[in-house]
Amino acid sequence: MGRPRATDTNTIPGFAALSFGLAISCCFTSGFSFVPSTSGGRVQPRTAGAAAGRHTTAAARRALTGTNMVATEPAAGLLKTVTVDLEDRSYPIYIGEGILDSGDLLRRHVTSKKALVITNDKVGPLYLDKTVKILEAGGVEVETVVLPDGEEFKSLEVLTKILDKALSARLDRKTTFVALGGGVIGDMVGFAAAIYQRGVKFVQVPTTLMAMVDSAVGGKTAVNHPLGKNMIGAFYQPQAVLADMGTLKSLPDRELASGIAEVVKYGLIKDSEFFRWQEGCMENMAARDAGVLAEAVERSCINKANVVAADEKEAGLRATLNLGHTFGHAIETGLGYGKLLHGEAVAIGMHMAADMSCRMGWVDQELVDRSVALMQKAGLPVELPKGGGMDMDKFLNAMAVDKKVADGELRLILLKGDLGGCVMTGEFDEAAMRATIQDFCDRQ
Ligand SMILES: NC(=O)c1ccc[n+]([C@@H]2O[C@H](COP(=O)([O-])OP(=O)(O)OC[C@H]3O[C@@H](n4cnc5c(N)ncnc54)[C@H](O)[C@@H]3O)[C@@H](O)[C@H]2O)c1
Ligand SMILES: O=C(O)C(=O)C[C@@H](O)[C@H](O)[C@H](O)COP(=O)(O)O
Ligand SMILES: [Zn+2]
Repeated sequence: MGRPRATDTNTIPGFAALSFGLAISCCFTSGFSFVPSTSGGRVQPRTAGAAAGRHTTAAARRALTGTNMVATEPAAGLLKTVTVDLEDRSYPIYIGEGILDSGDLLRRHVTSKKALVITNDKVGPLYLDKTVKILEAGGVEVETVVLPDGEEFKSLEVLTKILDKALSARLDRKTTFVALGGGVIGDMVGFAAAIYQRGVKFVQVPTTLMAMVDSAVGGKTAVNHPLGKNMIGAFYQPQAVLADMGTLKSLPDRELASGIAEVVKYGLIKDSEFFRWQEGCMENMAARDAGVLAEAVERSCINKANVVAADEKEAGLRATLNLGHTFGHAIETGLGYGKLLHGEAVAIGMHMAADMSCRMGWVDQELVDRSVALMQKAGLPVELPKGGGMDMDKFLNAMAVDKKVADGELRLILLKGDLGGCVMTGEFDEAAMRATIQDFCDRQ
């Protein structure tokens, strides 16, 4: 585990050749690293057209609009659009209050005669009727599936219910699947869309902060396996992401905080200015200040869209979005799915990654302390839960099947240098990793 390998350094494509001028550079001496970006490629589009104009290639615009024209018609309440630029698979992320209610955007991206809307038994009573009516008003014939709510139901077995419904309703390959819910629904529906009749279109309607800032964007779709998180899945991009900020009003505080963990992540891995901004307004974010939340969603989406556009299938750079996840996924698997929320496990995992980086002298203790303070302000845990029973073996067994393991070698995302700098590397001090795990286990 963690032994140095020469191939580590030369298997990463040249991310410096990014077409949209990201302030990212690569270092090929130890895995690879980011030089922190001061802006994170941030723009402040006010309409769909403005966003597409700033971010989108002609090919991407054709994919979005069917023409070379920029989509300029703003729907009611539309505030921001961020584009994920993937040539003919490009798509918009709409961020705004009430954009689901207005109906225009959903109908714009469900162009099929039939749609299958999939949600769960918590989100369904809140937003399913509205979603179905919007589609029906546009002449779409709608079928629905309501899955049980919870991370423990993010499984192949439960996903089969989506396929069963699609087949029994004789839905053909032109059908659009609509994922209405948080990351669990989004990941499952995306995977179902990827495999149903070898692929149907799908639209993400994220209703949690976690899904708006992270899971609905970028096309990672999956279900869990008892031996590991997200182990069965596919890269499969949606047609569009509709983040209606109004849906967050019904989201419990603990779930909001869970989403904030991934917001903090973007600051730590690549956007120091975003991190500092969060330090100044985290109380307001946690208190649901609408402006602060909308800006957090927009800046997170821009950060993620830029990474995904540069490395859609995680050849290298995209792995940095996994900061804290090797430890975090081990915690989720080790404790049992659903005991901790994903963002809570990631927060503890990011603390562990920062702690380990500091032990190796790669970052100062001050950066560890600032990260912990920021996550605590958001209401996130930064230590393993008392009595959870995590131990060294549980960590090492789960980490051994992490998706970043290459030819048997564990690679970790660790912080390095100034705020906003990180590396993916197998060249770490295994003793430091074990010391971090042991200390965290001892304190639980
Ligand atoms: N694909 C990716 O890139 C990616 C990124 C991050 C996380 N994930 C995955 O996403 C999942 C976590 O997502 P999540 O945090 O959204 O969890 P979740 O989907 O379980 O939603 C959290 C809880 O909030 C409820 N809920 C959803 N929207 C609500 C609303 N508007 N009002 C009230 N309740 C609402 C849900 O029913 C659930 O009980 C994990 O499985 C994680 O692995 C994937
Ligand atoms: O989009 C990505 O890439 C990420 O790593 C985002 C993570 O926040 C997310 O939890 C993702 O599902 C983890 O991916 P995995 O490949 O480690 O399962
Ligand atoms: Zn995550």
